[in-house]
Amino acid sequence: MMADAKPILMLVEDDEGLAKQLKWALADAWDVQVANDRAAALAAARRCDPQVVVLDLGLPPDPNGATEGLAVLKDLLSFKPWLKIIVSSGNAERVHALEAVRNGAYDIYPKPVDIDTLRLIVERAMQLAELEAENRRLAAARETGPMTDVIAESPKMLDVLRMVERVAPSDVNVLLTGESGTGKEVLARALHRCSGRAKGAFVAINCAAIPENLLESELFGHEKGAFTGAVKTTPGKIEQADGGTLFLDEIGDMPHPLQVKLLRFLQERVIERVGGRSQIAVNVRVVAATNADLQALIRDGRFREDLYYRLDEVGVHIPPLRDRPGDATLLARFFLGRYAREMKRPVRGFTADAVTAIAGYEWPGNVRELENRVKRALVLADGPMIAATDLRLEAADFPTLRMAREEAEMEAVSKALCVADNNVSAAAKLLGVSRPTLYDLMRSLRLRE
Ligand SMILES: Nc1ncnc2c1ncn2[C@@H]1O[C@H](COP(=O)(O)OP(=O)(O)OP(=O)(O)O)[C@@H](O)[C@H]1O
Repeated sequence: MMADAKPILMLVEDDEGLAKQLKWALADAWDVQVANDRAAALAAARRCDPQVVVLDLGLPPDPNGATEGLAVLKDLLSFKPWLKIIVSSGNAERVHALEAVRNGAYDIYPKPVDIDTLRLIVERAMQLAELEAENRRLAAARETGPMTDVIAESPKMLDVLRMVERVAPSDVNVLLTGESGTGKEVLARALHRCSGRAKGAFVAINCAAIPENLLESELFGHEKGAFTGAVKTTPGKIEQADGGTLFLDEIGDMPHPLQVKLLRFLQERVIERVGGRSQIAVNVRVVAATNADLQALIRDGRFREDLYYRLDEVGVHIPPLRDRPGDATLLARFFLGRYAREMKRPVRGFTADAVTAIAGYEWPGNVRELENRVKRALVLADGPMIAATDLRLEAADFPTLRMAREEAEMEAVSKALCVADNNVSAAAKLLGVSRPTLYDLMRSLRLRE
């Protein structure tokens, strides 16, 4: 589809007058294609590839029943299972509409037609169709493409991947933020592979790991004799990344004088090696990452605001693993597969308690912690399955339902007692329980002896 082409809406409607009226009313938003019967509907679906179909269930030769409409539904879904089909039916045919939903229709809209309602339903279906199509493209690309080794299924992380794919082709500098171990470097590498610089080098440097006095020459290189020990001219990381991507990890730890030098490079795109006199033009795309609060560092005068804006042309925040439902178990299975193979361990999977523990644990060390725990568990496990204890994730490490309930009860009881000025009868009334029940509860919550 061309970027500015309208999404395609197909109407399957045998009442030509109604079809014309609908087409006229909806054509401002969508490219509306009309089919009057089953054969025309199938032909049009193959020809114009609609995202959404509005299907009248009462089609000839069964205009008063739904057999033909249901057959069209089945045919369409058999070759386009993700198609969003909205079935229209009068009140009398409600059972048919429900049958259609059971058979995969996306929604129902009641006849007689109300254009505004129909428009809303179609709009929502279009949005969903577009989102699903993007996810499919992403998933397909990820199976073989540059995102293959980025494992994720949570909506938040899929948003992040979409964002990375979107910004990759341009040359803007990207700032990746997120807690330690969330996958910032993994994403920086994926961004590089998705970009036009994929054939160039990806050069990473951890600004926190290199002593301050060496960092300048690591980044900018040095000329022979520039300082004691500089026995030969050595290009720095920036030069090594020429034509590719420079990944500056832990950018918040970059010393102030180097921030000035880096900013100058970002503005002028030339470097001078330490001890050198000539200016060398370098073409790199910079991706920086930090788990620090750069805004706070700026307020404290420890990070330059102008440098921040240069690096943060596009900011991408990577959520912590605890906020990515589904990702922890998916990643755990991925690591298990990878390391069981590598370490030649005959371990097949996780026990049910391990899966529950993985999903419920907070993962303060994020993906790195998960990876390490799985690796260690593979060494420790003596059967074919990894249990919660092998992962060192015993019950105490994650909230059980009982703990969650106790916490909620504690909050409600404390609040009620506070509002009731510690009068137990009044608090019990507020909570909708009897006085003795509240006393028991307070005893079990250790709020009284
Ligand atoms: N989505 C992911 N899919 C597969 N592996 C991942 C993913 N995210 C992280 N990892 C793995 O977890 C580990 C930590 O990831 P990474 O080094 O990218 O985190 P980081 O955010 O850069 O950490 P730090 O801030 O400490 O530098 C790496 O071994 C990486 O391969």
